[in-house]
Amino acid sequence: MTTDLAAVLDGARVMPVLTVRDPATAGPLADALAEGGARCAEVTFRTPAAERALKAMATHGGLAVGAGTVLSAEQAQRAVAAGARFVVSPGYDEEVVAACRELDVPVVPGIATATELMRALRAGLTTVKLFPAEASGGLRTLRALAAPFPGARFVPTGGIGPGQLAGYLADPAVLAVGGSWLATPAHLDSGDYQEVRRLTAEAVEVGAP
Ligand SMILES: O=C(O)C(=O)C[C@H](O)[C@H](O)COP(=O)(O)O
Repeated sequence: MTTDLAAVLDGARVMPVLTVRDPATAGPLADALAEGGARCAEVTFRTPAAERALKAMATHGGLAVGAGTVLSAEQAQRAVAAGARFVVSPGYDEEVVAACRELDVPVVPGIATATELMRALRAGLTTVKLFPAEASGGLRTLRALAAPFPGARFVPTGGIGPGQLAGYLADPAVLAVGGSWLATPAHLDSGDYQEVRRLTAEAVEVGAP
């Protein structure tokens, strides 16, 4: 397995961040995302259904599925056992990073300051998540943080919607953009997969080369 997120994403630039409450929605959700052109997805460990949803989505041929909101080594182990191909955390946690290294799976810790970024770089990581991106100052903050660290790549996430997407994707330091707006719990509750497909296709188009 590679420890490089860029290799797993393989050019995908839009990362749907999912909170799945009912595992029965995982199949149609994966279909809708893939039909909309998504090639990756992050299933957050925020619900009891997360592990089962991840397992179901990981078997979907078209999507590289990772785990989000991973807060401990134990969760990282469970996520990888369920098929996660990468692990995302809201913050920088040494235990999570060490566990992922042991598991040989890419880990993307959240950072919001230069100090946290330096900690991640010192640990040998090159890709981090700017989180919460918009509340931390958005693109201006991302550019300011990226300037002294030309090797760092960012996956800004948090508060981003269709209106901010193009700006982030145009920045050379941005590997991909994450967000929940593509498939919200409300979409899943109402079974509105058509809207998930539409929002995904619209976002993927913005990130197309
Ligand atoms: O906890 C994690 O590991 C996460 O990935 C957090 C998510 O990135 C954000 O909660 C998504 O933010 P919104 O798009 O504003 O809903």
